[in-house]
Amino acid sequence: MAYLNVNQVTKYVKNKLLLDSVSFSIEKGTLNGLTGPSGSGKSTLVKAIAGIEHYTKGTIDLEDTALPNRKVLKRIGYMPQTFALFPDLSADQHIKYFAGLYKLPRNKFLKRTNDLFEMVHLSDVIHQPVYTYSEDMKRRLSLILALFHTPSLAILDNPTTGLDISLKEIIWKEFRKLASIGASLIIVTNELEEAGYCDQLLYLNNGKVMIQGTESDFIEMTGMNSLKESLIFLGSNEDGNESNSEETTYTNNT
Ligand SMILES: Nc1ncnc2c1ncn2[C@@H]1O[C@H](COP(=O)(O)OP(=O)(O)OP(=O)(O)O)[C@@H](O)[C@H]1O
Repeated sequence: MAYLNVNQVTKYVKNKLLLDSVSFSIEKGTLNGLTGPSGSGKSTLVKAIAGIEHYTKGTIDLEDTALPNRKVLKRIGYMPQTFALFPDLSADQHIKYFAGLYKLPRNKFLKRTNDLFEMVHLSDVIHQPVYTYSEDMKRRLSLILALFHTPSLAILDNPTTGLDISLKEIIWKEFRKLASIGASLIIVTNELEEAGYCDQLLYLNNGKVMIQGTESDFIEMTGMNSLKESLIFLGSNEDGNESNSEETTYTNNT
């Protein structure tokens, strides 16, 4: 049995269909990219998995536990696309707050938290209130809040958007390290290079999974020569029609 099973998840808001019978599964110890055009439902889907948003139909199971479930909360790390931070609290106070929420002993995570702050170059400001942070620093703190307790399922919505390339590389090494000790990660990304770092990718369009698979599955299904070409093709060819260039969503940092 897969570690996470998403089965026929459907979400309506009023009469609008945001998620259309989404089904997929992910294995332990894997990096899973979630990609697709802007507005395709990526954030809605990860919010449903993280238990932040209600869904209309379907089931989500983490091993044998149906989500959402408060008992497994501490095993999940979630980084929202829009930061949920307290402006008057420092980074350090955020960690204390979240450790309390998960009922985890703060001291157990002291070394790991310090290492993570060091990794994202926040060590010097951990006692400063968040209202003094730049957007970029808030993103880095938000990421650490999702990872400091070494979750077995990390759900990260655009974790590296806007960060510099060298920091992105360091962060992806950390993701790979987490996967190597058994964690499963779901990473929302619209960056071509990052999509290539994942073990499997899910391509969402109009709330529907268009393709789920490895790099070679994408190449085979689109008839392109590389994952990069496949994603550009899918992004510019929604519903089989040429779309205008404004709708091309991918960022190419290569
Ligand atoms: N609470 C809501 N009520 C109504 N519509 C919503 C709600 N939340 C999201 N939507 C709509 O659902 C669609 C999917 O939004 P979502 O944020 O999940 O897309 P996304 O793929 O994450 O986009 P992006 O890449 O731009 O972040 C969009 O059309 C959005 O406007």
